[in-house]
Amino acid sequence: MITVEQALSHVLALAPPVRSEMIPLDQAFGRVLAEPVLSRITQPPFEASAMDGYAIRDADIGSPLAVIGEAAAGRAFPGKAAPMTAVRIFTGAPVPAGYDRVVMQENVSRTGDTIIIANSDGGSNIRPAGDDFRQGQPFHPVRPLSAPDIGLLAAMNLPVVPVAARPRVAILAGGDELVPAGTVPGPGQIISSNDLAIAALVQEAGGDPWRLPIARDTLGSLRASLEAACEADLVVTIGGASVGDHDLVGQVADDVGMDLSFHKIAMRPGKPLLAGKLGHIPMLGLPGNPVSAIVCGILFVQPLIRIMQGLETGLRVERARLGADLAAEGNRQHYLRARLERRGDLPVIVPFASQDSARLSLMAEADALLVRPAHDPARKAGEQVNFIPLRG
Ligand SMILES: Nc1nc2c(c(=O)[nH]1)N[C@H]1C(S)=C(S)[C@@H](COP(=O)(O)OP(=O)(O)OC[C@H]3O[C@@H](n4cnc5c(N)ncnc54)[C@H](O)[C@@H]3O)O[C@H]1N2
Ligand code: MOO
Repeated sequence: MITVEQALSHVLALAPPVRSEMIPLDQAFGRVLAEPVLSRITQPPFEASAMDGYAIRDADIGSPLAVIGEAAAGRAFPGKAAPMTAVRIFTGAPVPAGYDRVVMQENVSRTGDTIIIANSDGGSNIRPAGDDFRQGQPFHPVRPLSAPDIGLLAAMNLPVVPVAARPRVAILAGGDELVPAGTVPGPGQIISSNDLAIAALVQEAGGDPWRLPIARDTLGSLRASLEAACEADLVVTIGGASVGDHDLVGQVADDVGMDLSFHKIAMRPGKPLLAGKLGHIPMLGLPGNPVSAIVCGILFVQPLIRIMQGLETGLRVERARLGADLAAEGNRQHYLRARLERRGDLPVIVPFASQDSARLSLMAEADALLVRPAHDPARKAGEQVNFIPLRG
């Protein structure tokens, strides 16, 4: 069995090059720029007033000044500065050439068309041209575009942007016992939950989930589904990854010519994970136990989807103090479902008493996955450990 770290680097190596597409900016929130974009304009495009007040020359401070005109946002003053004059000006207006500062109107007394400056402290109140960004300035954040990013791209006058295509992810749950949510399960049947949970993880990572009909535990059914799934950018199967007589995913993937990267990891839960390539399409075979499927979704499927968009993996490991004693670990890296309590210098992490990989209710309740390396010795409450946060 390979380690989790080795498995992750194999999985990430399956990523095809980022595919890009042009989309309107109003659809780009949460998408990832596929290449640097260059601002089409300079902002501010001119020296702009930061206040409502009067544009004046520094040399004239202390004297009464004649107000000779007005500059408003979108309406420049057509003339030029002259000694002993001022121009009435508003926030965002171009500052007429020759004036050195804008004095806030609160600091000026005006009688008719004459002003006297009561207080000229407080800076020039002029934003230099290009103070924010310049024409040709590159912008390439490696993150899903945020609201401020969208605003900046709009200000750069880029109404259409190149983004990484959302990876289309085929999700193929298989098992004779499975029926879709919303149906009444017959004897021996259970509701298929993994496909919906994995679809949500795919969405969260920026992918476009495509759930196929549930496959049956026969070579024919699985093969037909797998072949259909190859329309996608990434194929994720769920269940049938282990060694039982009805666990056929490995065999069918082999039959359709998968180039196997690995099958089985020293990891708990998630041991039977398999990965490879179907032609040029990456494929991950997740174990069927609901917690195992979700943990593998977080540790492998989401990072791969992010890499396929040019992002980092998004995996974050943080430190916490143990809230309970723990026995020594076995030969697999263990991801324990746990509750976090925020107190003191570090959060306190308390793993649930049951770590059964079928207990979806505990996975849903978990704030974190406590990460214990294979062969980790027994630990005492208060010792520091690593965890992966599951919220925010
Ligand atoms: N002899 C061995 N048996 C098992 C081993 C092993 O090493 N030797 N590994 C165990 C581990 S660890 C896991 S994890 C499971 C994984 O098995 P499969 O990937 O083959 O999954 P299935 O057998 O198809 O299903 C397991 C379990 O999960 C339920 N399931 C499956 N799909 C769904 C779904 N879409 N939604 C909800 N629940 C699902 C299924 O009904 C089973 O209860 O193997 C162990 N066995
Ligand atoms: O790895 Mo299984 O995923 O232990 O339940």
